[in-house]
Amino acid sequence: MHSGGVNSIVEPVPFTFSLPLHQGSILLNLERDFELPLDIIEEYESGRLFGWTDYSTSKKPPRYIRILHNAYVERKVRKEEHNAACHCLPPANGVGCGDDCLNRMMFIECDPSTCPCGELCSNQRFRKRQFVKGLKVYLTEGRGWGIMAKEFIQQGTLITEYRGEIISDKTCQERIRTVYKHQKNFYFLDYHKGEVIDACSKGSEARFINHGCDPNCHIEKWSRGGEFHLGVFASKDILVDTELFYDYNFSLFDTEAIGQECRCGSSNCRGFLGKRPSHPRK
Ligand SMILES: C[S@@+](CC[C@H](N)C(=O)[O-])C[C@H]1O[C@@H](n2cnc3c(N)ncnc32)[C@H](O)[C@@H]1O
Repeated sequence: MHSGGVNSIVEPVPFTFSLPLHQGSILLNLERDFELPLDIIEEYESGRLFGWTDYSTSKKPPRYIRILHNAYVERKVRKEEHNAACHCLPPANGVGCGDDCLNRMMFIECDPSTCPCGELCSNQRFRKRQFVKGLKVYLTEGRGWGIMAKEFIQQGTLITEYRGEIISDKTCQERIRTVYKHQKNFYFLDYHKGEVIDACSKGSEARFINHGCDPNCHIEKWSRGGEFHLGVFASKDILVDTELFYDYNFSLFDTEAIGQECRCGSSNCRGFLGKRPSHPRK
């Protein structure tokens, strides 16, 4: 088991919002109330907003733009023409579309407009954003920032979605050669057929999950409405204050990150990240 060497005590901080003056006058003129952007509300309600500052070290995790949907940089979002409806029967009580749901078995999320179980369908986790709320970004020992469970997570649970910019392999390689030339950390995940999720500047908290050789999580690719959603799922029961890891070997886009020294700390550690490097790195 990996337990995160917790070195931070994070206290809730007083939380205030201030609005730029010109924004205030625009709202006054329109007679509209000020509303926080959705992503800030989600962060605030889940308590995660308070977890960003590590007062014991006065360091903050690297900044990035938190997005609620993948950003398709080089093409339009694909829309599915025909949504495959499953053959589940609406349950008399409880929820529908369990383990025997045809869609679920094929890693397809049911569509609310066609699913026979309607609102009782339990196979719409990405759409309904049924993610784990109790996650914290923390400074690990030797792996940079990582994610720790602040609540018990049962095996099979969808923890979070790996989001970012969807770009082609070619653009990714180009970014690696140019904008990310001096980067130490890589935030890429294979998306689908020649495309990559780049979470370097935009993404979700999943970007902070480190590689582990004996992981407690894995990535699953689910299809919904014409596009894919990459979810981080619990491969086993995960106790509170345990760091989350998945094995980059299966999902890391093939970059220079391969061959980075691994410091996951597990007894079966392979010693490097991703695939074995074909030539020794400097
Ligand atoms: C997707 S990022 C993970 C978050 C990152 N630790 C951070 O501070 O932002 C992947 C990078 O984290 C570091 N990393 C991830 N797993 C590691 C491990 N097991 N040992 C050492 N470094 C690791 C590597 O620099 C890798 O390129």
